[in-house]
Amino acid sequence: MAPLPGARCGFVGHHGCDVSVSPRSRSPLWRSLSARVEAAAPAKVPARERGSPVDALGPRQAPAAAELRPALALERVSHRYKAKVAVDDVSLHIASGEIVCLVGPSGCGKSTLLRLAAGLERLQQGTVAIAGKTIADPSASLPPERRGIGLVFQDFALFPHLTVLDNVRFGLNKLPPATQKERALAALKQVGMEAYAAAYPDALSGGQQQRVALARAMAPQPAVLLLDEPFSGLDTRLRETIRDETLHVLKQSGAATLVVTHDPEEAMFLADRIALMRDGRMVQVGKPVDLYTKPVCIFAASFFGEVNRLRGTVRQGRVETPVGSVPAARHADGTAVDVLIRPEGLRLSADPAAGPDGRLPYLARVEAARLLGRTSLVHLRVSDGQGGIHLHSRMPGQFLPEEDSHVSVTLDPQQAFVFSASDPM
Ligand SMILES: Nc1ncnc2c1ncn2[C@@H]1O[C@H](COP(=O)(O)OP(=O)(O)OP(=O)(O)O)[C@@H](O)[C@H]1O
Repeated sequence: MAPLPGARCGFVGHHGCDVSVSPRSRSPLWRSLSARVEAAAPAKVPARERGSPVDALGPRQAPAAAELRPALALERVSHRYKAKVAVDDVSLHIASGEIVCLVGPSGCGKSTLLRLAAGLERLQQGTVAIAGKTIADPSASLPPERRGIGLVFQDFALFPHLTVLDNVRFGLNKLPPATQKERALAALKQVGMEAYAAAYPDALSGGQQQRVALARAMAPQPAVLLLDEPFSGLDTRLRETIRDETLHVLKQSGAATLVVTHDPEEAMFLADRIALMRDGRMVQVGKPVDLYTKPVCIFAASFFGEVNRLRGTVRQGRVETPVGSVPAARHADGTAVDVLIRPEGLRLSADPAAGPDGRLPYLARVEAARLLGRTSLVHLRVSDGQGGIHLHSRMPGQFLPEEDSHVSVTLDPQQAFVFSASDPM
Protein backbone atom coordinates (compact mmCIF):
# COMPACT_ATOMS: atom_id res chain seq x y z
CA MET A 1 0.00 0.00 0.00
CA ALA A 2 1.51 3.27 -1.08
CA PRO A 3 1.37 6.42 1.00
CA LEU A 4 -1.56 8.58 0.03
CA PRO A 5 -0.94 11.38 -2.40
CA GLY A 6 -0.21 14.38 -0.30
CA ALA A 7 0.05 12.33 2.88
CA ARG A 8 2.30 14.15 5.27
CA CYS A 9 2.96 12.04 8.28
CA GLY A 10 5.07 14.56 9.92
CA PHE A 11 2.76 17.38 9.19
CA VAL A 12 3.25 19.34 12.37
CA GLY A 13 1.50 22.44 11.24
CA HIS A 14 0.01 25.60 12.45
CA HIS A 15 -3.28 23.73 12.78
CA GLY A 16 -2.21 21.49 15.60
CA CYS A 17 -4.39 19.35 17.80
CA ASP A 18 -5.32 21.95 20.33
CA VAL A 19 -8.88 21.92 21.55
CA SER A 20 -11.15 18.95 21.54
CA VAL A 21 -14.82 19.64 20.87
CA SER A 22 -16.93 16.64 21.67
CA PRO A 23 -20.48 16.25 20.35
CA ARG A 24 -21.67 16.43 23.94
CA SER A 25 -20.45 19.99 24.18
CA ARG A 26 -22.21 21.04 21.02
CA SER A 27 -25.71 21.14 22.41
CA PRO A 28 -28.31 22.52 22.15
CA LEU A 29 -27.83 23.11 18.40
CA TRP A 30 -26.12 19.75 18.08
CA ARG A 31 -28.94 18.00 19.86
CA SER A 32 -31.62 19.62 17.78
CA LEU A 33 -29.75 18.78 14.60
CA SER A 34 -29.11 15.24 15.67
CA ALA A 35 -32.76 14.86 16.57
CA ARG A 36 -33.73 16.14 13.14
CA VAL A 37 -31.31 13.84 11.41
CA GLU A 38 -32.24 10.79 13.37
CA ALA A 39 -35.83 11.54 12.54
CA ALA A 40 -34.88 11.27 8.88
CA ALA A 41 -37.24 9.75 6.38
CA PRO A 42 -36.52 6.17 5.31
CA ALA A 43 -33.40 6.15 3.27
CA LYS A 44 -33.04 5.30 -0.35
CA VAL A 45 -31.45 1.89 -0.11
CA PRO A 46 -31.56 0.17 -3.51
CA ALA A 47 -34.47 -2.27 -3.69
CA ARG A 48 -32.19 -5.27 -4.15
CA GLU A 49 -30.41 -4.45 -0.91
CA ARG A 50 -33.57 -3.82 1.06
CA GLY A 51 -34.70 -7.42 0.99
CA SER A 52 -38.30 -8.52 1.23
CA PRO A 53 -40.54 -7.18 4.02
CA VAL A 54 -40.06 -10.48 5.82
CA ASP A 55 -36.28 -10.25 5.94
CA ALA A 56 -36.27 -6.48 6.14
CA LEU A 57 -33.63 -6.52 8.85
CA GLY A 58 -32.02 -9.83 8.02
CA PRO A 59 -28.57 -10.26 6.50
CA ARG A 60 -28.20 -8.68 3.11
CA GLN A 61 -26.38 -10.15 0.18
CA ALA A 62 -22.90 -8.81 -0.36
CA PRO A 63 -22.92 -6.66 -3.49
CA ALA A 64 -21.41 -8.20 -6.61
CA ALA A 65 -17.97 -6.85 -7.48
CA ALA A 66 -19.36 -4.88 -10.43
CA GLU A 67 -21.66 -2.99 -8.07
CA LEU A 68 -18.85 -1.84 -5.82
CA ARG A 69 -19.22 1.84 -6.49
CA PRO A 70 -18.80 3.68 -3.20
CA ALA A 71 -22.00 4.12 -1.22
CA LEU A 72 -20.38 7.16 0.39
CA ALA A 73 -17.70 9.20 -1.37
CA LEU A 74 -15.97 12.24 0.07
CA GLU A 75 -13.82 13.90 -2.58
CA ARG A 76 -11.12 16.48 -1.82
CA VAL A 77 -12.98 17.84 1.18
CA SER A 78 -11.52 20.74 3.17
CA HIS A 79 -13.00 22.66 6.06
CA ARG A 80 -11.96 25.66 8.12
CA TYR A 81 -13.30 27.10 11.33
CA LYS A 82 -12.17 30.71 10.83
CA ALA A 83 -8.38 30.46 10.51
CA LYS A 84 -8.28 26.89 11.78
CA VAL A 85 -7.96 24.24 9.06
CA ALA A 86 -9.84 21.26 10.53
CA VAL A 87 -9.96 19.07 7.39
CA ASP A 88 -7.40 19.50 4.65
CA ASP A 89 -8.04 17.98 1.20
CA VAL A 90 -9.37 14.62 2.34
CA SER A 91 -10.89 11.96 0.07
CA LEU A 92 -12.50 8.79 1.36
CA HIS A 93 -14.73 6.16 -0.28
CA ILE A 94 -16.82 3.58 1.58
CA ALA A 95 -18.56 0.66 -0.14
CA SER A 96 -21.91 -0.84 0.87
CA GLY A 97 -21.44 -3.32 3.68
CA GLU A 98 -18.02 -1.91 4.54
CA ILE A 99 -17.01 -0.56 7.96
CA VAL A 100 -14.38 2.16 7.87
CA CYS A 101 -12.99 3.51 11.13
CA LEU A 102 -11.68 7.04 11.14
CA VAL A 103 -8.94 7.34 13.76
CA GLY A 104 -6.42 9.90 14.84
CA PRO A 105 -5.43 12.01 17.82
CA SER A 106 -7.85 14.40 19.46
CA GLY A 107 -8.56 17.44 17.30
CA CYS A 108 -7.27 15.93 14.03
CA GLY A 109 -10.60 16.54 12.28
CA LYS A 110 -12.42 13.19 12.54
CA SER A 111 -15.73 14.54 13.82
CA THR A 112 -15.64 17.43 11.39
CA LEU A 113 -15.30 15.00 8.49
CA LEU A 114 -18.21 12.94 9.78
CA ARG A 115 -20.32 16.07 10.26
CA LEU A 116 -19.54 17.11 6.68
CA ALA A 117 -20.67 13.70 5.44
CA ALA A 118 -23.83 14.03 7.51
CA GLY A 119 -24.55 17.56 6.33
CA LEU A 120 -24.32 18.97 9.84
CA GLU A 121 -21.58 21.31 8.66
CA ARG A 122 -21.79 23.35 5.45
CA LEU A 123 -19.38 22.01 2.85
CA GLN A 124 -16.77 24.63 1.96
CA GLN A 125 -14.65 22.66 -0.48
CA GLY A 126 -14.96 19.28 -2.23
CA THR A 127 -17.97 17.04 -2.78
CA VAL A 128 -19.97 14.44 -0.90
CA ALA A 129 -21.75 11.74 -2.92
CA ILE A 130 -24.09 8.99 -1.78
CA ALA A 131 -24.70 6.05 -4.11
CA GLY A 132 -22.93 7.89 -6.91
CA LYS A 133 -25.06 11.03 -6.65
CA THR A 134 -23.46 14.28 -5.48
CA ILE A 135 -25.47 15.49 -2.53
CA ALA A 136 -23.23 18.33 -1.42
CA ASP A 137 -20.75 20.70 -2.96
CA PRO A 138 -19.91 24.28 -1.96
CA SER A 139 -22.85 25.63 -3.97
CA ALA A 140 -25.65 23.28 -2.87
CA SER A 141 -26.32 20.75 -0.17
CA LEU A 142 -29.02 18.21 0.57
CA PRO A 143 -30.19 18.64 4.17
CA PRO A 144 -29.17 15.90 6.62
CA GLU A 145 -32.64 14.43 6.90
CA ARG A 146 -32.80 13.81 3.15
CA ARG A 147 -29.42 12.13 2.76
CA GLY A 148 -30.48 8.61 3.69
CA ILE A 149 -28.04 8.32 6.57
CA GLY A 150 -28.35 7.00 10.10
CA LEU A 151 -26.44 8.71 12.88
CA VAL A 152 -25.31 7.52 16.29
CA PHE A 153 -23.62 9.92 18.67
CA GLN A 154 -21.50 9.58 21.75
CA ASP A 155 -24.35 10.59 24.06
CA PHE A 156 -26.93 8.53 22.08
CA ALA A 157 -29.34 11.54 22.00
CA LEU A 158 -32.47 9.50 22.77
CA PHE A 159 -35.71 11.40 23.38
CA PRO A 160 -36.31 11.07 27.13
CA HIS A 161 -40.08 11.56 26.89
CA LEU A 162 -40.58 8.75 24.37
CA THR A 163 -40.53 5.02 25.02
CA VAL A 164 -37.82 2.90 23.46
CA LEU A 165 -40.26 1.77 20.76
CA ASP A 166 -41.32 5.33 19.95
CA ASN A 167 -37.71 6.48 19.85
CA VAL A 168 -37.02 3.87 17.19
CA ARG A 169 -40.31 4.58 15.34
CA PHE A 170 -39.49 8.25 15.16
CA GLY A 171 -37.49 7.95 11.96
CA LEU A 172 -40.15 5.80 10.31
CA ASN A 173 -43.00 8.29 10.43
CA LYS A 174 -43.56 8.20 6.68
CA LEU A 175 -44.56 4.52 6.84
CA PRO A 176 -48.03 3.17 7.77
CA PRO A 177 -48.32 2.83 11.59
CA ALA A 178 -48.43 -0.97 11.54
CA THR A 179 -45.28 -1.12 9.41
CA GLN A 180 -43.58 1.42 11.68
CA LYS A 181 -44.18 -0.77 14.68
CA GLU A 182 -43.16 -3.95 12.91
CA ARG A 183 -39.96 -2.34 11.60
CA ALA A 184 -39.09 -0.72 14.95
CA LEU A 185 -39.60 -3.99 16.81
CA ALA A 186 -37.48 -5.83 14.26
CA ALA A 187 -34.69 -3.26 14.72
CA LEU A 188 -34.93 -3.62 18.50
CA LYS A 189 -34.82 -7.37 18.16
CA GLN A 190 -31.67 -7.10 16.08
CA VAL A 191 -29.92 -5.33 18.93
CA GLY A 192 -31.47 -7.57 21.61
CA MET A 193 -33.68 -4.83 23.07
CA GLU A 194 -37.21 -5.88 22.08
CA ALA A 195 -38.06 -6.68 25.70
CA TYR A 196 -37.51 -3.02 26.57
CA ALA A 197 -39.87 -1.57 23.94
CA ALA A 198 -42.14 0.01 26.56
CA ALA A 199 -39.33 1.33 28.78
CA TYR A 200 -38.16 4.95 28.88
CA PRO A 201 -34.51 5.79 28.17
CA ASP A 202 -33.74 6.90 31.72
CA ALA A 203 -34.55 3.36 32.93
CA LEU A 204 -31.84 1.91 30.68
CA SER A 205 -28.13 1.39 31.27
CA GLY A 206 -25.60 3.14 29.03
CA GLY A 207 -25.09 -0.01 27.00
CA GLN A 208 -28.82 -0.47 26.52
CA GLN A 209 -29.20 3.14 25.42
CA GLN A 210 -26.42 2.64 22.91
CA ARG A 211 -28.25 -0.37 21.47
CA VAL A 212 -31.47 1.62 21.16
CA ALA A 213 -29.61 4.47 19.45
CA LEU A 214 -28.17 1.96 16.99
CA ALA A 215 -31.61 0.44 16.37
CA ARG A 216 -33.04 3.90 15.77
CA ALA A 217 -30.32 4.75 13.27
CA MET A 218 -30.74 1.45 11.43
CA ALA A 219 -34.54 1.13 11.44
CA PRO A 220 -35.02 3.22 8.26
CA GLN A 221 -32.45 0.97 6.56
CA PRO A 222 -30.11 3.80 5.59
CA ALA A 223 -27.52 3.25 2.90
CA VAL A 224 -24.95 5.00 5.10
CA LEU A 225 -24.40 4.86 8.86
CA LEU A 226 -22.24 7.43 10.63
CA LEU A 227 -21.20 6.72 14.22
CA ASP A 228 -19.29 9.33 16.21
CA GLU A 229 -17.43 7.81 19.18
CA PRO A 230 -20.41 5.48 19.81
CA PHE A 231 -18.78 3.56 22.66
CA SER A 232 -16.85 6.22 24.51
CA GLY A 233 -19.65 6.82 27.03
CA LEU A 234 -19.47 3.19 28.17
CA ASP A 235 -17.18 1.71 30.78
CA THR A 236 -14.33 -0.46 29.53
CA ARG A 237 -15.84 -3.87 30.19
CA LEU A 238 -19.23 -3.00 28.72
CA ARG A 239 -17.60 -1.31 25.76
CA GLU A 240 -15.98 -4.57 24.67
CA THR A 241 -19.27 -6.45 24.76
CA ILE A 242 -21.26 -3.73 23.06
CA ARG A 243 -18.78 -3.16 20.29
CA ASP A 244 -18.65 -6.87 19.60
CA GLU A 245 -22.43 -6.95 19.26
CA THR A 246 -22.39 -3.75 17.23
CA LEU A 247 -19.89 -5.20 14.78
CA HIS A 248 -22.22 -8.08 13.97
CA VAL A 249 -25.25 -5.83 13.71
CA LEU A 250 -23.42 -3.40 11.41
CA LYS A 251 -22.19 -6.23 9.21
CA GLN A 252 -25.74 -7.55 8.91
CA SER A 253 -27.12 -4.13 8.03
CA GLY A 254 -25.22 -3.93 4.75
CA ALA A 255 -24.86 -0.16 5.14
CA ALA A 256 -21.65 1.70 4.37
CA THR A 257 -20.48 2.60 7.87
CA LEU A 258 -18.10 5.28 9.04
CA VAL A 259 -17.12 5.04 12.71
CA VAL A 260 -15.15 7.83 14.37
CA THR A 261 -13.00 6.68 17.23
CA HIS A 262 -9.81 7.87 18.91
CA ASP A 263 -9.07 4.32 20.10
CA PRO A 264 -6.72 2.39 17.77
CA GLU A 265 -7.63 -0.95 19.29
CA GLU A 266 -11.32 -0.27 18.75
CA ALA A 267 -10.59 0.60 15.13
CA MET A 268 -8.59 -2.61 14.65
CA PHE A 269 -11.47 -4.56 16.15
CA LEU A 270 -14.27 -3.02 14.10
CA ALA A 271 -12.85 -1.94 10.80
CA ASP A 272 -12.65 -3.52 7.38
CA ARG A 273 -10.47 -0.51 6.61
CA ILE A 274 -8.94 2.14 8.80
CA ALA A 275 -8.44 5.77 7.79
CA LEU A 276 -5.77 7.44 9.92
CA MET A 277 -5.85 11.23 10.16
CA ARG A 278 -3.46 13.76 11.57
CA ASP A 279 -3.76 17.54 11.64
CA GLY A 280 -6.70 17.50 9.23
CA ARG A 281 -4.98 15.30 6.66
CA MET A 282 -5.31 11.66 5.74
CA VAL A 283 -2.09 9.84 6.57
CA GLN A 284 -2.85 6.24 5.60
CA VAL A 285 -5.93 4.25 4.57
CA GLY A 286 -5.97 0.48 4.44
CA LYS A 287 -6.84 -2.79 6.08
CA PRO A 288 -6.01 -2.92 9.79
CA VAL A 289 -3.30 -5.49 9.11
CA ASP A 290 -1.66 -3.15 6.60
CA LEU A 291 -1.64 -0.20 8.95
CA TYR A 292 -0.14 -2.40 11.64
CA THR A 293 2.43 -4.20 9.54
CA LYS A 294 3.17 -1.62 6.83
CA PRO A 295 2.94 1.80 8.46
CA VAL A 296 3.93 4.59 6.09
CA CYS A 297 5.60 6.76 8.72
CA ILE A 298 6.71 6.93 12.34
CA PHE A 299 3.40 8.48 13.39
CA ALA A 300 1.40 5.63 11.80
CA ALA A 301 3.70 3.00 13.33
CA SER A 302 3.43 4.55 16.79
CA PHE A 303 -0.33 5.17 16.67
CA PHE A 304 -1.25 1.49 16.66
CA GLY A 305 0.83 0.41 19.61
CA GLU A 306 3.98 0.92 21.56
CA VAL A 307 7.25 0.79 19.63
CA ASN A 308 10.89 0.56 20.67
CA ARG A 309 12.92 3.17 18.84
CA LEU A 310 16.58 2.75 17.94
CA ARG A 311 18.93 4.83 15.86
CA GLY A 312 21.16 3.32 13.18
CA THR A 313 22.90 3.76 9.85
CA VAL A 314 22.21 1.79 6.68
CA ARG A 315 25.14 -0.35 5.52
CA GLN A 316 24.73 -2.57 2.46
CA GLY A 317 20.95 -2.49 2.64
CA ARG A 318 20.70 -3.34 6.35
CA VAL A 319 20.81 -1.66 9.74
CA GLU A 320 22.65 -3.31 12.60
CA THR A 321 20.97 -2.79 15.95
CA PRO A 322 21.90 -4.14 19.40
CA VAL A 323 19.11 -6.72 18.98
CA GLY A 324 19.69 -7.80 15.40
CA SER A 325 19.99 -6.78 11.81
CA VAL A 326 17.04 -5.24 9.95
CA PRO A 327 16.62 -5.01 6.16
CA ALA A 328 16.60 -1.43 4.90
CA ALA A 329 16.86 -1.83 1.13
CA ARG A 330 14.73 1.26 0.44
CA HIS A 331 17.39 3.51 1.99
CA ALA A 332 20.73 4.49 0.51
CA ASP A 333 23.92 3.40 2.19
CA GLY A 334 24.99 5.78 4.92
CA THR A 335 21.44 7.03 5.63
CA ALA A 336 20.78 7.74 9.30
CA VAL A 337 17.58 5.92 10.19
CA ASP A 338 15.15 5.31 13.02
CA VAL A 339 14.31 1.65 13.56
CA LEU A 340 10.94 1.08 15.21
CA ILE A 341 10.39 -2.36 16.69
CA ARG A 342 7.12 -3.54 18.21
CA PRO A 343 7.61 -5.17 21.63
CA GLU A 344 6.16 -8.41 20.27
CA GLY A 345 8.87 -8.32 17.60
CA LEU A 346 11.52 -9.03 20.25
CA ARG A 347 11.27 -12.72 21.12
CA LEU A 348 13.15 -13.84 24.17
CA SER A 349 14.61 -17.09 25.35
CA ALA A 350 15.76 -17.74 28.88
CA ASP A 351 18.41 -20.08 27.46
CA PRO A 352 20.99 -17.78 25.90
CA ALA A 353 22.76 -20.53 23.99
CA ALA A 354 24.14 -20.16 20.49
CA GLY A 355 21.59 -20.65 17.70
CA PRO A 356 21.54 -23.73 15.42
CA ASP A 357 23.77 -21.90 12.94
CA GLY A 358 26.38 -21.49 15.69
CA ARG A 359 26.01 -17.70 15.76
CA LEU A 360 26.18 -16.03 19.13
CA PRO A 361 22.78 -14.75 20.21
CA TYR A 362 21.99 -11.11 20.94
CA LEU A 363 21.82 -10.80 24.70
CA ALA A 364 19.82 -8.52 26.97
CA ARG A 365 19.72 -8.02 30.73
CA VAL A 366 16.30 -8.28 32.34
CA GLU A 367 15.41 -5.16 34.34
CA ALA A 368 11.88 -6.25 35.25
CA ALA A 369 9.19 -8.65 34.07
CA ARG A 370 5.45 -8.31 34.61
CA LEU A 371 2.55 -10.57 33.75
CA LEU A 372 -0.15 -8.45 32.08
CA GLY A 373 -2.70 -11.23 31.60
CA ARG A 374 -2.41 -12.79 28.18
CA THR A 375 1.12 -11.48 27.70
CA SER A 376 4.21 -10.70 29.76
CA LEU A 377 6.06 -7.41 29.43
CA VAL A 378 9.80 -7.71 29.90
CA HIS A 379 11.94 -4.62 30.45
CA LEU A 380 15.36 -5.11 28.95
CA ARG A 381 18.67 -3.34 28.79
CA VAL A 382 20.89 -3.97 25.80
CA SER A 383 24.37 -2.74 25.24
CA ASP A 384 24.99 -0.09 22.59
CA GLY A 385 28.48 0.89 23.76
CA GLN A 386 27.09 4.13 25.19
CA GLY A 387 25.48 3.20 28.48
CA GLY A 388 22.82 0.86 27.13
CA ILE A 389 19.30 1.16 25.77
CA HIS A 390 16.04 0.32 27.48
CA LEU A 391 13.66 -1.84 25.42
CA HIS A 392 10.35 -3.60 25.94
CA SER A 393 9.56 -7.12 24.81
CA ARG A 394 6.06 -8.55 24.92
CA MET A 395 5.96 -12.34 25.15
CA PRO A 396 2.83 -14.50 24.89
CA GLY A 397 1.57 -16.06 28.13
CA GLN A 398 3.68 -16.18 31.26
CA PHE A 399 7.33 -15.41 30.65
CA LEU A 400 8.90 -13.97 33.78
CA PRO A 401 12.69 -14.28 33.83
CA GLU A 402 14.55 -13.25 36.98
CA GLU A 403 15.62 -9.66 37.36
CA ASP A 404 19.28 -9.21 36.32
CA SER A 405 19.30 -12.51 34.45
CA HIS A 406 20.28 -12.61 30.79
CA VAL A 407 18.01 -13.64 27.95
CA SER A 408 18.67 -14.05 24.25
CA VAL A 409 16.76 -11.84 21.86
CA THR A 410 15.55 -12.77 18.38
CA LEU A 411 14.28 -9.90 16.29
CA ASP A 412 11.30 -10.50 13.97
CA PRO A 413 12.07 -8.29 10.97
CA GLN A 414 8.35 -8.24 10.04
CA GLN A 415 7.76 -6.18 13.16
CA ALA A 416 10.60 -3.73 12.62
CA PHE A 417 10.15 -0.61 10.50
CA VAL A 418 12.89 1.60 9.17
CA PHE A 419 12.36 5.30 8.48
CA SER A 420 14.88 7.91 7.49
CA ALA A 421 15.85 9.92 10.58
CA SER A 422 15.30 13.07 8.53
CA ASP A 423 11.65 12.12 7.80
CA PRO A 424 9.15 14.17 9.69
CA MET A 425 7.72 12.33 12.68
N1 LIG B 1 -17.29 24.56 15.93
C1 LIG B 1 -15.98 24.75 15.93
N2 LIG B 1 -15.45 25.98 15.95
C2 LIG B 1 -14.11 26.18 15.92
N3 LIG B 1 -13.21 25.19 15.89
C3 LIG B 1 -13.68 23.92 15.88
C4 LIG B 1 -15.09 23.64 15.90
N4 LIG B 1 -15.25 22.30 15.87
C5 LIG B 1 -14.01 21.77 15.84
N5 LIG B 1 -13.08 22.74 15.83
C6 LIG B 1 -11.62 22.56 15.77
O1 LIG B 1 -11.32 21.84 14.60
C7 LIG B 1 -10.35 20.84 14.86
C8 LIG B 1 -10.90 19.48 14.51
O2 LIG B 1 -11.95 19.19 15.44
P1 LIG B 1 -12.71 17.81 15.41
O3 LIG B 1 -13.76 17.84 16.48
O4 LIG B 1 -13.14 17.50 14.04
O5 LIG B 1 -11.53 16.80 15.81
P2 LIG B 1 -11.62 15.30 16.33
O6 LIG B 1 -10.49 14.58 15.69
O7 LIG B 1 -13.00 14.76 16.13
O8 LIG B 1 -11.31 15.49 17.87
P3 LIG B 1 -11.84 14.63 19.14
O9 LIG B 1 -11.34 13.22 18.95
O10 LIG B 1 -11.21 15.31 20.29
O11 LIG B 1 -13.35 14.73 19.13
C9 LIG B 1 -9.96 20.99 16.31
O12 LIG B 1 -8.81 21.74 16.41
C10 LIG B 1 -11.13 21.71 16.93
O13 LIG B 1 -10.72 22.52 18.00
